[in-house]
Amino acid sequence: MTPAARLAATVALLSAMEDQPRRPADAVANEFFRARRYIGSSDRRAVSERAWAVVRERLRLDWRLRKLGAEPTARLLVAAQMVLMGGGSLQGVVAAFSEQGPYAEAPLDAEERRVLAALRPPLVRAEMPENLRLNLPDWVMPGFQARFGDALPAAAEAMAEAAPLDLRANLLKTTRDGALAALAAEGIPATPTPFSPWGLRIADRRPILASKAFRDGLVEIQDEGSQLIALLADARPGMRVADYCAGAAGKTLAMAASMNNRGRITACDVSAPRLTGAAQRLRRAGVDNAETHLLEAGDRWAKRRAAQFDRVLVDAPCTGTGTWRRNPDARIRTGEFDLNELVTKQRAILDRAASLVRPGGKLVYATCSVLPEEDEAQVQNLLERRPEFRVVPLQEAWKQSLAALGSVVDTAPGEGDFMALAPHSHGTDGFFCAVLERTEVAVPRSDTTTRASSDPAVT
Ligand SMILES: C[S@@+](CC[C@H](N)C(=O)[O-])C[C@H]1O[C@@H](n2cnc3c(N)ncnc32)[C@H](O)[C@@H]1O
Repeated sequence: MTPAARLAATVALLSAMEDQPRRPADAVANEFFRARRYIGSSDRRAVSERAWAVVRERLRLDWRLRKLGAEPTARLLVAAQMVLMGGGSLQGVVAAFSEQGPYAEAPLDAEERRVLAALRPPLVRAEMPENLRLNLPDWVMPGFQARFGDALPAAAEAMAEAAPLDLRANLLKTTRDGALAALAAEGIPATPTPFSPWGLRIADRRPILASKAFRDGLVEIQDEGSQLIALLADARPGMRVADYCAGAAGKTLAMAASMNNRGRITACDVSAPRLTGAAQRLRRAGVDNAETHLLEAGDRWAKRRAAQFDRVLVDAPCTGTGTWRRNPDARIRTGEFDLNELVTKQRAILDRAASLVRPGGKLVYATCSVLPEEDEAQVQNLLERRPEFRVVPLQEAWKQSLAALGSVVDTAPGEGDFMALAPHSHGTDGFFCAVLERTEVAVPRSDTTTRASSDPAVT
């Protein structure tokens, strides 16, 4: 590709992302490149790098451009990124846009040049609002302040860094040491993760999907924080387990391994495509104690299984504010409206899932959000509605889970009632996890059973 064509492709990719603000940017990028197979791998890398650099800094680039009275078009965003972050001079950027060719952007017009001429690095300015200095959308500020307090700047900085690649050794096929050795034999150095007894960390990006260890099902890609949630679910051999929001079965896989393939897991979700993907992953990993169930409006599945499960995991749909290292576009894709909608949905899902837990069983509630409204507040509200549940404090839940595994890792990732992970404090994505135990023998109340299609728990 000529430099002009690369620039044009970058603007086109960013426009595609901007035109589909509700879709994850990586899905848009994959589709973009699939439709342009003529773009070779090095051009693809260059185009992606610049587009993602804009996405990561979209909030602040936006502010800088609007301050100058400019609408942040894809062209201007790319050009501003080059001026403010790419080390490009104004003349160089103007020249890049002036190159001719069959696949070239139109030259910058007078207004665009005026705006770019007024931009001075660095990108971050003292007069920016605090949330932008921290590269955070304004609607998360109360929740982030409540969660992190004085550590907010460190937390925000760590959320902007690249995430490592975490793997989980599949104990149905190997041990953690066995997985380490298999990866090392392929020239992929990994180190054990500090908390998860199954975890391996790879510092730099490696083509893991193409490795033999991955293809043979010895390892799964899974952030250490996700592994810890599956660990706290404390699923043991012979148990009956529901993974109520199973998605692509990341945690089902981990629980199947801790159950040594004995007992039964039902992986539920409202998304048929996700459950199809889940079934494929379960086969590859050698899991044969799990089935999938598609939750549909009017479905009596949950009602028929009231109080039957030893473990119910709710890995709830959430704003994903803990995953911004991996999904930087989610900062701009998600808003306060989504938060309010999700809080309502989480509450309904929790009610439904709680009714499945047998007396003496555990309900494990998790999100990949760091916002207290989606986390502690949901648990407190559930406890008010369902007093038969009690919180199992983190240290206690941790010991119970590890004792069942016969594992020697004894440092729990935190104190207090709940597990609250974050990149700056634990090196994981941001996660929340609460373990609740159902204490009494009474049958669950009827208002938590399956309702008709207007029920937000199945929407
Ligand atoms: C955080 S993701 C789950 C990720 C998955 N547990 C994993 O580890 O790979 C949340 C999932 O909840 C599902 N979901 C959304 N609404 C739901 C509902 N009402 N009942 C059950 N699952 C729901 C979504 O389809 C999504 O797959």
